[in-house]
Amino acid sequence: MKFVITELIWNEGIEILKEMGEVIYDPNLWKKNEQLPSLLTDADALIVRNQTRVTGELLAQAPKLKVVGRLGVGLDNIELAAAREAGVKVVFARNANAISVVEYVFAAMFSFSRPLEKASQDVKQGNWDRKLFTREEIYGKTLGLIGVGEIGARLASRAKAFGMKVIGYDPFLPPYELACTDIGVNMTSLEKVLAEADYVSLHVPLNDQTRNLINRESLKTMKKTTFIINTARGGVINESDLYEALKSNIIAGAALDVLSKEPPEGNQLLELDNLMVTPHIAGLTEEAQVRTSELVARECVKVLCGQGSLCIVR
Ligand SMILES: NC(=O)c1ccc[n+]([C@@H]2O[C@H](COP(=O)([O-])OP(=O)(O)OC[C@H]3O[C@@H](n4cnc5c(N)ncnc54)[C@H](O)[C@@H]3O)[C@@H](O)[C@H]2O)c1
Ligand SMILES: O=C(O)CC[C@@H](O)C(=O)O
Repeated sequence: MKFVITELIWNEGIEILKEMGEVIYDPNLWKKNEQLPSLLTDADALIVRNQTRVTGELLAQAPKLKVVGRLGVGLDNIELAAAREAGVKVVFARNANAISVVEYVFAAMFSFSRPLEKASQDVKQGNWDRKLFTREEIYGKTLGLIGVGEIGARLASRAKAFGMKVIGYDPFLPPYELACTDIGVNMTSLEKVLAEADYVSLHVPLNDQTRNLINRESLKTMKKTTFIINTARGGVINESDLYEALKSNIIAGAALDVLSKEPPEGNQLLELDNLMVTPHIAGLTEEAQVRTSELVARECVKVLCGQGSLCIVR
């Protein structure tokens, strides 16, 4: 078996693959458009993160390919219809980084509500301003979830433990899959989530329905005190509309782990004081990456061995 890996993977995953065959691994291969096709001519599996564009054109250059492994959850960089047409299965790291994303969302909420780093810097600069850093508890506040899947559900149960009220919008949730009321999420409309939440957190895939879901009109319906947190995909928020809303204090602040263009180029949002931004790290913890690398390696092998996998994209 030949495995081609174009982006960062942890050793635990590589070890599994090496036992099964040849492993070609270069974390920067996704940038090397001239090299990739020739490596794929006799590859059985292609393993990627979120930067390799897995297009129909690329798949056409990989006649032996049977499986694409996605070291993560978001599938917006993979042309699923083209993979289906080419008979190539796609497996992903179902739920492997969800807890890390949840903890990131708490870090973001606490950065707004208890800004330890800013306060610490202020003291180190010789100040002792206790009033300046008086904020609000998250206890009793409303967390609004847009998308209540693997991440949203885990975030909800932990937010309840902090005494938050949790409301959610997810029109595609199969009722047998997750009883949201059991985990304390009051499911409601998108309009209500936006109007009532003190913290809005996005957990939807990027697709034609969710692109620009948060835009000038929806931002206007939010409270002036609301913070929005985006760990989903940059395209879910219209960035120029968010820029205007933050600049004119239509909402209080935003934390973005994802941007429409990564790394950013000339993105005005980065100039704003009420914006926190991180380089797509919500799912990047040691634990999540070991789980992800092992899971995707194992599931690719299962597909190549003709066994079933619960991580195949349907
Ligand atoms: N920043 C990171 O490091 C990071 C890590 C993991 C996942 N993600 C992103 O988070 C997304 C969600 O991950 P997940 O594991 O919770 O996925 P998931 O598939 O378990 O959950 C997504 C939920 O969104 C719902 N949904 C789909 N379209 C919707 C719409 N138009 N409106 C409202 N809800 C809608 C689905 O019904 C589903 O319940 C991923 O697609 C990925 O893009 C980012
Ligand atoms: O591939 C990555 O590193 C990003 C991970 C994350 O956005 C995901 O969709 O799982």
